[in-house]
Formats: sequence, structure tokens, C-alpha cells
Amino acid sequence: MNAPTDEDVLLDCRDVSLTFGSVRALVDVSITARRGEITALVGDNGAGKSTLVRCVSGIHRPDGGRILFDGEGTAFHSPEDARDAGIETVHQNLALVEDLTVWQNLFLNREIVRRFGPVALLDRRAMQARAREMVSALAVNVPEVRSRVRRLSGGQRQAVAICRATGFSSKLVIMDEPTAALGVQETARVEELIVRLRDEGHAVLLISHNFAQVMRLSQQVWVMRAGRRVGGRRTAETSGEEIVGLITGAIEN
Ligand SMILES: Nc1ncnc2c1ncn2[C@@H]1O[C@H](COP(=O)(O)OP(=O)(O)OP(=O)(O)O)[C@@H](O)[C@H]1O
Repeated sequence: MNAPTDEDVLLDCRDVSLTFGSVRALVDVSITARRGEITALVGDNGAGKSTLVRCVSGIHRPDGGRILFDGEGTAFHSPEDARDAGIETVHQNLALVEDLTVWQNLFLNREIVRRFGPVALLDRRAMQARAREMVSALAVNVPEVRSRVRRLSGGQRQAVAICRATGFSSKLVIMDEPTAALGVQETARVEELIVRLRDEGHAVLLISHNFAQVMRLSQQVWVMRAGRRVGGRRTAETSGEEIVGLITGAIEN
């Protein structure tokens, strides 16, 4: 892999702060994420990882600092704004609808319609065909796009959620604990998918409590503690022990 350059920076959070009542969830947090890299965000429970990610994905508005995306300042008012800019999030709960099929989930809130004068009809055939393309492009192990999500395994569900996040010209894919609920084999499959996204040039921002996974997959690690960014390392230049030390505070940056 070539050494990264500044032009590779896709996400640039500068001194981002957010307070909930008396809780300073984020205090002047600065991190970057590059195209073609997996950037890990680690920290103990309550460190502020999810809150930071929610600021990037348009759920929260920071009350201080700036978030630059693709070189431009952002002021997202909703997750839709972030999505329009090319930021997709695979949330911990996946936000899939169990009773809908794979293709219906892939096209939820972005249905393809055909217009006949004033009448708009859902183009089921086009959506199913496109869903098959999306699934096969990611080589995802999903049985049939007409299967209902409730019949899928945890790994297959995760794959559908990742497929949805990457199939619509996204640039940054944020993943919050994507393998926390999965077994060993399913974790390996989902990790393959994450690596493939990176190799296709996406920037991936990965929240994970699994140090082995962080060391295996990421190129950059940012460490948070009590709402602050307390360290940043190139993964190749650090160790699991150092990251744990930064997380617990045993090592000061
Ligand atoms: N909507 C909210 N209202 C009030 N406090 C919040 C809200 N969201 C988060 N917090 C607080 O902000 C702090 C950071 O929480 P956050 O969920 O970002 O941590 P985290 O690093 O993602 O933790 P975990 O690994 O447990 O998911 C915590 O003290 C949390 O209680």
C-alpha cells in the first residue's frame, strides 16, 4: 500500500464538541478518515464513539467544531443529508425490517418508481434486478433477494445492511460493531466484505471493541476516552498493548 497523502483524507473532524445537559460527550475531538483505508475508532463504553459517529452521520449536530467531508464544510440537518453527501452508516441494530424481503430492505426509502403521467408505480422488477446486482457485486452470501430478512442468519443480515450502505454510491461507510453479534465464520465473512469495500476505495470508519480485529483490519486507529481523542496511531506502528494503554489511560499520549 502506498503512503497516504492529504488528498486521501475524506472525513476531517476538527475540534468537534457536543454536550448533553451536563454530560460533555465530545470535547474538541479531531480525527480523519482516508479513502482506501479502514479507520478504527476505539474506546471504553461511554467514551463518545457513537456520539461522534452520530455527528458525522447527521443524527446529532455538534455544538462546536467543524466536520469537513470531501474537502467541504458540512452542516447536516438529518441522516438523509449525510446520505446524499455519500455517508452511509451500518448501525448496531442494522435497522432492517424483518418482515420485508432483502430487496425491499435494500430499497427502503429509495424506491424506484415508474411514472405514467400523474401516476407513480413501484418498479418491483427493476428493484429486484438491481438488488441481485448489488448482492452479487459484493459476492454476498445471501440466499435470494426475495427472501424475508427474518429467515436470514446474523451474518447474512449484516451482509444485507452492508450491501445497502455501499450500493448507492457511498464514499464513507461507518460501521458500529459490525461483528459483535456474530460467530467466528460469519465474522470472517463480514471482515472480508469490509476489506473489499476498502480495496474498492471506500473510506471505512469502524467502531470495534475487538482489538484483534482492529489490528487485523485497520490502517489507522483513533482512541477516545471520556469524550476526548486521546491518541491516534498508524496501525502498523502500534500494538494491541499500546492501544489498550491509551484506552485505559495507563499510557498518556
Ligand atoms: N442522547 C443522549 N443524551 C444524553 N447523554 C448521551 C446521549 N448520547 C450519549 N450520551 C452520553 O454521552 C457519553 C458518550 O456516549 P457514547 O454512546 O457516544 O459512547 P460510546 O463510546 O459509543 O460507548 P459504547 O461503546 O458503550 O457504545 C456517555 O456518557 C453517554 O451516556
